[in-house]
Amino acid sequence: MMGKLGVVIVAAGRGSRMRTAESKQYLQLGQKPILVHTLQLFQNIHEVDEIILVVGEADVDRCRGYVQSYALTKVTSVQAGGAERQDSVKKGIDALEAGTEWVLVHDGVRPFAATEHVIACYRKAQETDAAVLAVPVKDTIKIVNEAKQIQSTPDRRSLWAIQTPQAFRLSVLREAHERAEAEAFIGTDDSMLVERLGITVQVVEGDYYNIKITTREDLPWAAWILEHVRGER
Ligand SMILES: Nc1ccn([C@@H]2O[C@H](COP(=O)(O)OP(=O)(O)OP(=O)(O)O)[C@@H](O)[C@H]2O)c(=O)n1
Ligand SMILES: C[C@](O)(CO)[C@H](O)COP(=O)(O)O
Repeated sequence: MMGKLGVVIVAAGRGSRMRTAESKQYLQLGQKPILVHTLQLFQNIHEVDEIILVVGEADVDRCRGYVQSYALTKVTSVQAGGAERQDSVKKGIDALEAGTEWVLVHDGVRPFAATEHVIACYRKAQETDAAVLAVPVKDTIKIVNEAKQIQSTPDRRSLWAIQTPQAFRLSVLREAHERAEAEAFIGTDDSMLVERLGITVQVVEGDYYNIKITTREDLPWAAWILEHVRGER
């Protein structure tokens, strides 16, 4: 029998770049908080067996309330997160049930991942142990020093903007986090930690609607995606 698929949704950040009193994952998008849209996306994916939700310590009760009121039956645990995103992911993977073989790590503030892309990422990880959703960058990207002088221009054909979900064999992700902790390495995504093990991470092409709601100008764009794109997925 195929091992179980767990999803870790990290939502323990403070959303400082959004500059709102309420952390961005709790802002209303249409009829529901952003985080609830994200949870419902994974709740509705047949392949998902279990969801671990990681939130700020002060928000655990509120989120347990969401689990009840939105009937998020796949959420088996609501955990308090850590200081860095990486710490929050670690707490999430530590809470996965025994028998879990695969894990998807996803940002609570990315409510628009397309189900077909989530599944494609999971299937690719089942072949390769590690896969992430991504899109080719559209801009020209420069390496710039602290004096704001351009140092070099990487070939755009090799540049991809990395998204979540990021899918891994759970044992690989656990080893990657243990190694990073032992070496006091902090990365901005989980793929970086797995790459440091010398394991090749496969990119799966997603789409540009899978935004990470980060700054204020993302909010009207998110409302537009909700109205015009989300329903078609
Ligand atoms: N200690 C942290 C930091 C971030 N996250 C989560 O990781 C995701 C991506 O992080 P980001 O967009 O940077 O969120 P924030 O850290 O909240 O934003 P900012 O950096 O602007 O403060 C978010 O769902 C966020 O809640 C987390 O679970 N634990
Ligand atoms: C994981 C991530 O969403 C991939 O793009 C991103 O690295 C998170 O970075 P943040 O600084 O926590 O927003």
